Amino acid sequence: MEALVLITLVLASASPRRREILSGLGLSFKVIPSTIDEQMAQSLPPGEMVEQLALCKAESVARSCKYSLVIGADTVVVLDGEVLGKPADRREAYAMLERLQGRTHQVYSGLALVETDKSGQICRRSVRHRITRVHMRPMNPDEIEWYIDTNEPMDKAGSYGIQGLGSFWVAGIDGCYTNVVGLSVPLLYEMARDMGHSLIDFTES
Ligand SMILES: Cc1cn([C@H]2C[C@H](O)[C@@H](COP(=O)(O)OP(=O)(O)OP(=O)(O)O)O2)c(=O)[nH]c1=O
Repeated sequence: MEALVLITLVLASASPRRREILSGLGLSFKVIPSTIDEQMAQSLPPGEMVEQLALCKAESVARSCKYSLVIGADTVVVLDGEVLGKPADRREAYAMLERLQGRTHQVYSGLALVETDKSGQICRRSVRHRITRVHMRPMNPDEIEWYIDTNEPMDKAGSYGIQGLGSFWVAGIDGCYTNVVGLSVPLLYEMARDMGHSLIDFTES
């Protein structure tokens, strides 16, 4: 009797937050970080930029995966039309937080799904993005310095983590919470469904 072969879910990301989101759902998946150069899409408008980067991450990993559904994602913070990525150093983190505090910004997260067949060829791809508005409470200079000292801001778009100590200063959001953390779960569910897959089939129970 032939064994039942199920498509493998692969997360093309080094982000611990994206991994935690998927494992928190009880999904069974592999993690293969991508090594693409994120500078290549810098001149695009934010929606196109996060989509292109998410797709490149997923496609670059998909090349080494047979019969898989590969997830790529990219997140940026946008304030006054300007894209804020991850800070290069403490000074940049301080400058970003000083600008974001007391104001509302948008978080754009692109999400790509790339499917490969049994011979490892890419057979289908889908890419979309979601925007969440985030309202920040005012932060004083001592609070900004203290927050940077925790190191939490250093590997995150916009220099804060809504899921961590950054939540001290997030007064509220309009839109999807997991989109701010880096991977919108309802968007992933919808995109998988539209490609003929159900996320429920990847749960471990
Ligand atoms: C705004 C915000 C961003 N982030 C994180 C999510 C992403 O990990 C990071 C944005 O950087 P990305 O370049 O999107 O992702 P990454 O470099 O961490 O991982 P990879 O490219 O391998 O997928 O910022 C939070 O964790 N919380 C937040 O509130």
